[in-house]
Amino acid sequence: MNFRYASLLGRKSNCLSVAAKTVEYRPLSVAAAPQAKPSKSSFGKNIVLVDGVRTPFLTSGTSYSKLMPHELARHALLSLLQKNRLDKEIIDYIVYGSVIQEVKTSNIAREAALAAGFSDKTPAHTVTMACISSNAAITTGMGLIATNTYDVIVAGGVEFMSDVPIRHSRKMRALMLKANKAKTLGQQLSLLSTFRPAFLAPELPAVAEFSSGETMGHSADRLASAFNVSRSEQDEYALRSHTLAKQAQDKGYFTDLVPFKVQGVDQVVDKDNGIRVSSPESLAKLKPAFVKPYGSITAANASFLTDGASACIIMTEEKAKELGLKPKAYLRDFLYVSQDPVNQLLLGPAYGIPKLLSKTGLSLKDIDSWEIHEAFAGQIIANLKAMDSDWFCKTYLGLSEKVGSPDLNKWNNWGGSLSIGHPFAATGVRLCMHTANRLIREDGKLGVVAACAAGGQGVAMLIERYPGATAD
Ligand SMILES: CC(=O)SCCNC(=O)CCNC(=O)[C@H](O)C(C)(C)COP(=O)(O)OP(=O)(O)OC[C@H]1O[C@@H](n2cnc3c(N)ncnc32)[C@H](O)[C@@H]1OP(=O)(O)O
Repeated sequence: MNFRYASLLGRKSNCLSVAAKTVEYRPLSVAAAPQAKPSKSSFGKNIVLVDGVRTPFLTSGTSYSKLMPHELARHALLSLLQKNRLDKEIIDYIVYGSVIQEVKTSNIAREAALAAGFSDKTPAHTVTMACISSNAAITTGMGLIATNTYDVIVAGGVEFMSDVPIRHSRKMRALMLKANKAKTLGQQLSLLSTFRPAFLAPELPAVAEFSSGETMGHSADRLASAFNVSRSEQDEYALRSHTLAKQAQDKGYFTDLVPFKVQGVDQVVDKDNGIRVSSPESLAKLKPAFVKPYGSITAANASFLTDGASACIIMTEEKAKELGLKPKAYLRDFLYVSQDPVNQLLLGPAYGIPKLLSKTGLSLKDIDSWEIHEAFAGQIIANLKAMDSDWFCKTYLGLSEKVGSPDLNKWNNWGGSLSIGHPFAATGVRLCMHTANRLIREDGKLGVVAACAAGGQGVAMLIERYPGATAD
């Protein structure tokens, strides 16, 4: 199948102009032998990604819905040890991400590690950085290794959208706290008289920006509109994502996925369940999900609410050799970016990728594998247009000219968050593992992971295939 990717055709946006370009897409093609410049570590020592795993990513409200988040995380952590036949005693430290926290397990890193049977002598802490939380877990681990604090780190993340905390209203909470302290019947009755039925309206959580109150979907719709990304371009990109994910799933490329026998569910969960290849006609019929009635973001060209967990193990190359382990990749470099969370909320890749390339002395053509988080199809296309715009790159990145457009034949070749799913804090490890495994299968050398996150933040990471690595 050939995809003719039209999003970079020379349409004039109201805020930027984009060069005319049509890119032929050859799914799952094997790249030519890598010619990229050799890379080196910025950390004074080589840090390797030995392996990583994830639970199948499931649409929220499906087979995981009766679990608690630490149980999902437990499965990822335990499977990581089992798959790699690792002795739990070798793990020095655990860093784990979570965005929407279960209040009972606020340090979910520790609770999941204890539940998974890690040594109780292994410290663990939880990080949160919205959709890049497990990237933050990995890079926190890299920092601990680089500073010689520890040698062996487990990093990962979990998100559980099937059961999010729904709170009483502030007024109801205040009343309940006061009632808890009331000592006499008189005090209790006096408090009761202040109760109003309106207090019972719950506070429902939203996938929204705290500082502006705007949902991610609404912001993505504005971003798509600012970059003149049409509805059909978004649907075409979404279809590409689902088609490629289905192909990769059918070919057994998702070797990071560890099947899960969920208690109370008859069948073993062994596949991501959000991958759905539709026709362009059925996609075109869907109504806008956020900006109604004229928005362009729908349920099919947005990432969906997902349950899932991931975990990976990183260490010094020296330690991996000592333990006789076969790493997948070197973790070469990373950086974070942040900008205005109102108008530039989801442009993390457009800011992070050029900065990473400049920091590492690489150019777009040196990269054999791009794994970029797909929050929304419109957001991805806006990021591509931004990087291919002289105006954007001069105005916002301070460059003398545009960065250009990455080779889309090397872009998210196994689908992405739109199709595989996006359990917020688990996605970063999935991106790193797909990069590492794609570099192996596609015979590449260097891969870039990039993602946007709530708060207007973003990450970019450089990964290099480890010599002799296998994609199992
Ligand atoms: C940096 C960041 O990553 S920010 C975080 C980004 N992610 C988000 O913010 C999450 C955004 N997503 C969401 O909030 C939700 O998934 C929504 C609001 C878009 C959609 O939620 P829902 O309405 O519950 O979706 P639902 O699964 O019911 O789908 C709605 C309709 O679209 C249809 N649909 C969904 N996906 C597809 C598809 N791939 N192909 C065809 N039809 C589809 C469904 O069948 C359904 O049709 P129906 O109404 O006829 O039954």
